[in-house]
Amino acid sequence: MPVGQSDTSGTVSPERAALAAEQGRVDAMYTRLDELRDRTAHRLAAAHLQERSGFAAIVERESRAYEHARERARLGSVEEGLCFGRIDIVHDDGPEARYIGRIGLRDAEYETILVDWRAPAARPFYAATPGDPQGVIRRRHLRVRRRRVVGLDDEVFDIDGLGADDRRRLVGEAALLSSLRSGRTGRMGDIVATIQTEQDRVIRARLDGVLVVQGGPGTGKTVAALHRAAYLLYTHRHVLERRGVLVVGPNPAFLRYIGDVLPSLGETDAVMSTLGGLFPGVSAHRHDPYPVAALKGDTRVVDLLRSAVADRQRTPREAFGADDLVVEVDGTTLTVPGSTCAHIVRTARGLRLAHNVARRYTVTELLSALARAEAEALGRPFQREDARFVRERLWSEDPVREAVDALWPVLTPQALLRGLLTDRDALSRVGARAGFSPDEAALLHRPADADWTVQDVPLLDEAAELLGRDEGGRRARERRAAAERAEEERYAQGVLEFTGLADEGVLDAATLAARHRHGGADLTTAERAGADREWAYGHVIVDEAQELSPMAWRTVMRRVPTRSLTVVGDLAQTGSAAGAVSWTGALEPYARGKVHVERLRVNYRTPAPIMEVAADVLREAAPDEEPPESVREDGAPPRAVPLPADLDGLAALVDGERGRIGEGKVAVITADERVAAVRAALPTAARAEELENDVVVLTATEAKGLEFDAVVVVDPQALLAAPRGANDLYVALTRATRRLTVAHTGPLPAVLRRLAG
Ligand SMILES: Nc1ncnc2c1ncn2[C@@H]1O[C@H](COP(=O)(O)OP(=O)(O)OP(=O)(O)O)[C@@H](O)[C@H]1O
Repeated sequence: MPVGQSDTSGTVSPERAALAAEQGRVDAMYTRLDELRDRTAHRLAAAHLQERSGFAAIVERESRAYEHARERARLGSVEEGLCFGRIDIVHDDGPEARYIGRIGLRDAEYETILVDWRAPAARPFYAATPGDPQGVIRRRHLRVRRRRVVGLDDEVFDIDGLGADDRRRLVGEAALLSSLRSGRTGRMGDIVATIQTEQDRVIRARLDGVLVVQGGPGTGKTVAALHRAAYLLYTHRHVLERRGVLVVGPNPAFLRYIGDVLPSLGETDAVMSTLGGLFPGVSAHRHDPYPVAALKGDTRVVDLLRSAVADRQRTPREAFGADDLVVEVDGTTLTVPGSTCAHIVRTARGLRLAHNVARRYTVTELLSALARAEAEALGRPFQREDARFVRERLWSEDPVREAVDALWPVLTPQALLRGLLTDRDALSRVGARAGFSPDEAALLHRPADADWTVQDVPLLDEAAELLGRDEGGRRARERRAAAERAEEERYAQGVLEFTGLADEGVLDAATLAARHRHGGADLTTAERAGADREWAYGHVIVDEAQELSPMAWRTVMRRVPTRSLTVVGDLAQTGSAAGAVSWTGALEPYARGKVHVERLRVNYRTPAPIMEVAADVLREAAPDEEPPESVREDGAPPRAVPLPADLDGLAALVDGERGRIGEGKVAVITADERVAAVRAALPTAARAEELENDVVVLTATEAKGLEFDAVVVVDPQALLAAPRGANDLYVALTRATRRLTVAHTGPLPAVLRRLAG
């Protein structure tokens, strides 16, 4: 019944009475929100207007403005769904109605009128169950649209605990199901109002250690991981704001798909990256073919890279094919015996320093040897006290530099890897030393103009570790800069304490000092972290983590020395060549005894009839994994449709699906080698980059993590033919929230026989 109407008996219905009562409470919350917004806007304007000079005054103005701008953004992000829940709890001194929302609010008398969903006081809203009600007698979901309370959902744990009035006003339509039925938009939304108990356990798990969330498709792993990020940033803000949280996702389309969730929860401090984006200065999207990816993902490439670095540390014989090092300087020929050079290279290697760091030693020793050679050639005694001056003079000579560079060059990770992968001889020489067969070494060869691949990124990162940086002048500069920074931070801390902002924990001294250093520019933790390969994050979340190779894990782990991670994935969906087959196998080496696996078992996405089809495929893809249980029974029965090889009729089929789902989105998913043909048959369909489009064509890899109202899987046979093809088909089938069609050009694969007839 619409709000505001009476039933035929003329009395107000219990539902309407309950709605009206809740509307009063919600109105009060919005009124308070508006007051706070006005106050913050005024304070921000006032802070900007302050004319100040001097470091302390500018820092104070900056910190105030920063605090207000942040608060304004936070208050601005909570308009829709400010309050979404209520729990009634019995205390000795009577019942309490506790309202749960996106942020906490207090009224002018400082009484709590809304509890932040992440606060401990909100926990029973998510954790109470009939078996363990945690003092809750009723949980109520409020559906609020544009500040109007339009629906209520009640779950009662103790009917006797409710007063007679409340008992009459009970209403109930599952909040969860109604949220699941809404059409997809191409962007993931938050689920604060309907977090389920098993997800809540994941979200509020401890910060330390490696939490693995294993769960089938649609069990809310991604969405729970993002809510966990928001929870951790709220609960451990002082640690995480400074170090940042990194979220690693499988591809840019996926990152865009999930990109609204954290901002909608008022959090903007997380860094989002694909694996291909983790190495600053490189942005890799392309994947290597399966066998190449398998090789590059194997930790044997660490030896290959070590050996590639050693290959660039040469004797004159290796570098020039000559016995000795011979250099012409000002008409004089300087000769350093090959044995001396070999000794220098051997000793430099023995230092066990990174290549570019050890170069300092090599250069000094070679220059000393050349200085001695020069004295000898000119028939002069070698004066030790002049050595430094002579070395500097020789170092300014081009032939000397060229010769020394040929023996022990400065190397960037890019130069090392490009040099190796584009040189067949180097690959076979270096490969043999690292235990690669000639075929394996040859497989790694690629043209000079090829772009970096996603699989190259862990290799670049590894190379960066092996090469290190020439610290010489930089170290002195850095020491000076660090001393200046410490001084600025001490000053900023003083200002924070003086202004009382230190206790509020809104801004730390390092951030404040850094902002001042950068002329007050808005350099956030996320921006600083994203640009620094050696940044140590406070927490890292890895989604679709089953795809990461052992080499990729090394790259991720370097970014989180504290090993505080949330690892989210499904071993049954592993499609990549060197992806995980066991979580403990992949992670225990990095966090012995600290890996904890939680399982999510309920599928919120795929209706049961579609999941039954997928479960047949799962038995083939990963016989040890249990299919998740679908909460949704609704949706049209899945079907199989034969198509001719030229895909004639596909466009009409997709059009039909589009018509049937109304507002939602359609995905057409196929194998890598069929994607061009499918795109040709559907010229107006979009690609993975444009998920907001009504119809998108994707490969199974691109579809990972995404969901659509209707899915058309084209050519299941081609999907199955790929290595780990059953896993890919499982991924494709489980993307649908309402409708599934399998369009097959050959015979329907046996594993899909349930769809026949
Ligand atoms: N508690 C919940 N309330 C409302 N919607 C939910 C809830 N949990 C999950 N969902 C919805 O279910 C869908 C699937 O969630 P999500 O993408 O996080 O699953 P996943 O486990 O990461 O799946 P996959 O393994 O296929 O990537 C999303 O639309 C998500 O919003």
